[in-house]
Amino acid sequence: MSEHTILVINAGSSSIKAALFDAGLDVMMRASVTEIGGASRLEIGTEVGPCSAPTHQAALRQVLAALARNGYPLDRIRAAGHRVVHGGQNFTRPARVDPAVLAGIEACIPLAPLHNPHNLAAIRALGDLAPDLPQVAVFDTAFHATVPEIAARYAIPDGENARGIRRYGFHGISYASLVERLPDALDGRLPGRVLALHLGNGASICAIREGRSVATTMGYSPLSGLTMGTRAGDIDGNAVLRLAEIHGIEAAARILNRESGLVALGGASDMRVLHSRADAAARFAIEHFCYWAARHSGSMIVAMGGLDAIVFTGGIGENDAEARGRICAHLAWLGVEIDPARNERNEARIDSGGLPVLILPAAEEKHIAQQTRQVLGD
Ligand SMILES: Nc1ncnc2c1ncn2[C@@H]1O[C@H](COP(=O)(O)OP(=O)(O)O)[C@@H](O)[C@H]1O
Ligand SMILES: CC(=O)OP(=O)(O)O
Ligand SMILES: [Mg+2]
Repeated sequence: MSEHTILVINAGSSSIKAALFDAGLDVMMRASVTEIGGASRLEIGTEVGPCSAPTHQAALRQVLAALARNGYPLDRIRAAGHRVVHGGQNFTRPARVDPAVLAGIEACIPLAPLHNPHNLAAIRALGDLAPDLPQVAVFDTAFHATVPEIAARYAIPDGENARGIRRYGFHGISYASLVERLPDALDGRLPGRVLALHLGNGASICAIREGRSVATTMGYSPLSGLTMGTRAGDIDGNAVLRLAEIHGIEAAARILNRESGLVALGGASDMRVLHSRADAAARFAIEHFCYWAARHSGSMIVAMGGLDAIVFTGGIGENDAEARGRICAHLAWLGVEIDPARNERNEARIDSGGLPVLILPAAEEKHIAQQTRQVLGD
């Protein structure tokens, strides 16, 4: 522990992951609570066990207490960096947290109801516990600032566009860090057109051309695009209006964000649970997920004008051989061919020698630590 230690908090929709980084940006310790609100588990270093985390607040308390117990109390930390999912139009770069930044993050809550409240709560909780701790917000939307207008604009009236009803895109921290690390995984070169699939509880795909985002499947909020753990993915606007008419806006939002996706189709939001069952509903949910991931891949490949490499990341992307296999099978006509044994072993390279298909573990925390240090001028 030194005066350079950076604490990173990554509050996802179903997990809180924390990591401490030293001056050289190497990880000193990790702690996480996963499956918040369900069969929650606390992991610190190499130890894992069940824990009580019915809410994100409880999960954060568990994480901070575990770090303190292991010799990493908050008062020895230089700064904290946070993943903030929605930065709207105001934040295309990381920002040092101050009251105006907090207000800007709060203003984006309606756009990312499963994420921004937790991101904000984590920043405020740390601020209360350690008022002098510098905090930096790193935005998941920022990487997509390079998306051209034709891909970002909905075909709606100018006034509504000016109100901010636009496609933003998410998982940008994960994609930015993937771009930085990809050359090392591929003999030093960055392929021109990369199809990057971040498949976690939230799932999206990004078309990355020459290292920049040119299109992505999520839009105004992290609801659109792929079938997800609890989110519907793409759904017709009139169907949304009808749901709001029948159930009211709040209930419609709950249905689309929390009660849809895998949990609606298969009865569980967690891919591991679905795999452990053999019933028709669980199988259909998995197939739906893979089919739509492949369908949206087609759209992303068009946005890049072709395909030079595929990269899987996120909890499902990194660990789920069956999902990767199914998605790649849908893309076989493009020349995508994977080696089943390598795929089964979750190897870094899973193609059979043709078009590169890789697995790169998501490294959102390290990227946030880097950005935090840069913003503070360390
Ligand atoms: N070994 C595994 N096989 C299949 N799915 C897995 C495995 N490990 C994790 N997952 C899935 O990854 C998803 C969570 O991904 P993660 O990226 O950690 O979530 P978050 O979006 O909260 O950051 C869950 O659906 C989980 O079941
Ligand atoms: C943006 C998003 O969906 O994040 P997560 O995958 O952490 O839920
Ligand atoms: Mg995540």
